[in-house]
Amino acid sequence: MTMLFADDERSLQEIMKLELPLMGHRVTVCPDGLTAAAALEKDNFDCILVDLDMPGMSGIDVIAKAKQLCPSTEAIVLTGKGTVDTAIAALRHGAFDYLTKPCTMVELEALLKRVQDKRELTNKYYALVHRLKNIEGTPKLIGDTPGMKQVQTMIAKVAPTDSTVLILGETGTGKELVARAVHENSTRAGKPFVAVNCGALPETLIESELFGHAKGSFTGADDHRTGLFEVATGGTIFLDEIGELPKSMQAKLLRVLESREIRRVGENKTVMVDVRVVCATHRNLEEMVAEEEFREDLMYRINTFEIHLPSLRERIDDIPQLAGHLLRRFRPSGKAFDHELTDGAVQALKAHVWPGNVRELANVIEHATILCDAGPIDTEHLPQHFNRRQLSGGAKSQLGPMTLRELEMEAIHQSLDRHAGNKPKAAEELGISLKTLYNKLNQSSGLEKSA
Ligand SMILES: Nc1ncnc2c1ncn2[C@@H]1O[C@H](COP(=O)(O)OP(=O)(O)OP(=O)(O)O)[C@@H](O)[C@H]1O
Repeated sequence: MTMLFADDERSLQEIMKLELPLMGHRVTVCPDGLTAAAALEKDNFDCILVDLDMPGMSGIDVIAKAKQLCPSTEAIVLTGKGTVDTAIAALRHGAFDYLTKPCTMVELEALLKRVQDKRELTNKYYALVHRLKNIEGTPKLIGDTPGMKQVQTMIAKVAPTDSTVLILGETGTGKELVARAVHENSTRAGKPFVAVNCGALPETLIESELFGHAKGSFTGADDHRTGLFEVATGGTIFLDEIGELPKSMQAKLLRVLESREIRRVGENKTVMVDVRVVCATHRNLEEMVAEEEFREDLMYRINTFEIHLPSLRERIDDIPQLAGHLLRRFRPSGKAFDHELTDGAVQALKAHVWPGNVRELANVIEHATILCDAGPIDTEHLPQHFNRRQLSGGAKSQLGPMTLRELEMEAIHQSLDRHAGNKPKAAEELGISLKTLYNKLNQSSGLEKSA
């Protein structure tokens, strides 16, 4: 790290000049606070190590100056035995930690290693946020139709409160995006947003994923694990596909929502958590309650404020704007087209039923951006099955013979249309498992992408 050391003790100055480079750091040594402040004006430092009691300018003032000039600079305070209270005050001013003099080089090295680990984690975090932004685009909720305007109004009203929110809508309508918007517009915005897909976690692991576990609490629990509720402390946890939560976990979740306390698997004590809960499902929870698949008390606990997301076919007038937004996501550095889509392409997109909603539109636009070198996107750039489905009923005979695979995909898409994109229902109707349905859909999008 690039370090600044400030202390008026000459012997310490000499030691640090020698020892810090031996630990792999570059160091600027200053004899007092004012010299340190001048050095801070000139250069950026990863970490500063300052004595509290220096002539001219105190260590606390040096830390304040460093934080003001470069908030990511970490500070460590060196203090005599009698001034621990002042060291604690320095922690309140944003210092990372303090060392009591005399300290050993081993102690100092261990502390600097912790600072370095924190910096590396912070860098990794920013790199991931950057990568996620590139993949997902700026999380902006596009749509001007009345249905989407109402969604925006609901978000604006509920976000600043701490209420639990239930987001309802078909698959791919943007439920996670709405959950993020609720978080971003709340006072918790600077804190973590943790999304959990309750349907994707194996039943045996859900509890430890959500609440954490103690080392050795079950076979395979080789280490202590912090649960996602704790990871989200101060922020928001988004429980996606809440309808898929097994009944045993529904009871435990209800207890957490009511008491705001969690108990890690294998531990007896409880831990308070300050987390806002946002849930989402594409399923009808009332029907699930009637069929005893979902606890009624949990439903009433989470549905205090519901946001219903319209399907894409209920807001087809948003399609051109959404398509333009998605086009820029897939071509961030490409030249903007004058007309992003031809009238024919817009018509074809508007005529489609969109069982997979905006996610399906995103796939279609990604496909089109691969085929279309220069704008605008026309019908010929849309996926084959998509074009074929525009020709309904009797027109199919004009297509000529279809392969078995194409016939199969046609049956799948028709079933998805009939069930408004509900994949479990389509799989049941087609007599295949949900996993097989996903495999066939993935194979088909893979084939289209390579076509
Ligand atoms: N209104 C919107 N504006 C911009 N992009 C959107 C909008 N709605 C959805 N998307 C995009 O569509 C994709 C699917 O959205 P998201 O994952 O939020 O849907 P979902 O309803 O949570 O899906 P699932 O039920 O399958 O979990 C994402 O890439 C998202 O960015």
